[in-house]
Amino acid sequence: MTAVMRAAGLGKRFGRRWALSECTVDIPAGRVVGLVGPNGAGKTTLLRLAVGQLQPTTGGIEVLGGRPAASAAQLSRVGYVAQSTPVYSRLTVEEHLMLGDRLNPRWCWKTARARLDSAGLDPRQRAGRLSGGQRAQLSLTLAVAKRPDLLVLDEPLSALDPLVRREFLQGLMESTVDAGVSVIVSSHVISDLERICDHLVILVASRVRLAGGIDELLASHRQLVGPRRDPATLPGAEVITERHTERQTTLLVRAHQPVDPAWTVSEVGLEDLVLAYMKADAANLSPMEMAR
Ligand SMILES: Nc1ncnc2c1ncn2[C@@H]1O[C@H](COP(=O)(O)OP(=O)(O)OP(=O)(O)O)[C@@H](O)[C@H]1O
Repeated sequence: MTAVMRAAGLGKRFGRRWALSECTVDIPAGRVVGLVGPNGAGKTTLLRLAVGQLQPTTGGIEVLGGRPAASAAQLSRVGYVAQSTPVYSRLTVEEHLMLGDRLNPRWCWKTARARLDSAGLDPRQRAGRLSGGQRAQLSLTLAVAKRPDLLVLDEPLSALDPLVRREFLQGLMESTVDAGVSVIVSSHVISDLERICDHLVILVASRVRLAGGIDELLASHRQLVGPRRDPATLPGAEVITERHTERQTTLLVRAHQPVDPAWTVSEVGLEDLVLAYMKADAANLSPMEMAR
């Protein structure tokens, strides 16, 4: 497997708090990867380590086969849109594009112009006067027009209106399919990720809780409903969440072998899967761990 990102024992500590711990994950190239997890789980920290804005406290991370931001060539291969979508407020939209052209050897004016047009951005407008959504559009345009091999997007969609969001996701899918760009995108909106991602990483409380191809993950998880019983006796399956009424037990499990047909078995959707892992960890962590 060619990995676009490879982290081994990666950790980042700010003061006494670990924002990311023991993160070991391989992300295959050519995929659109959704990064999900609760607020404060460490998603932004992982992405900032991947683009070289932060240095690891422990372990290591490789992106596109090299150390993040180790050279100009490496920088030019990674497009990054930070959560805050920073822009230079005194420069115009056009001046941002000119800067993009100067700084990026593979800059594509055609892509930049097409995105500006579809976003309805006036090239003469100062960036400081743009709305939050327009600023996000400008940041995304700059990241896409540099034609990176890897696009890293930290919650890029939250400021966009629903129509623009759909168009952006569509464009993102087309550019990944056409140009073979790998994408890592963090978001809280699972339905958006469901539309474009084929790979998922769930981070909870600074650790990778689950990672893999979405089809494969959905195929291995099931909801089981049956008469109330002790889930500890369930062979060949890892119980992720359990719910009991007086008479009935409902489990979400990761099954490693066919499940006992005595259970009523149903498939799970991506949202159920993500929520189950987030809920399971919230329930299992002690208050000390949660505060860590
Ligand atoms: N520069 C920093 N200094 C100190 N603590 C930080 C810093 N950056 C992040 N943290 C802490 O690290 C933890 C992880 O933060 P991070 O921003 O990576 O989470 P996140 O998963 O992206 O959250 P959200 O979904 O809310 O954006 C949090 O507890 C946060 O307070």
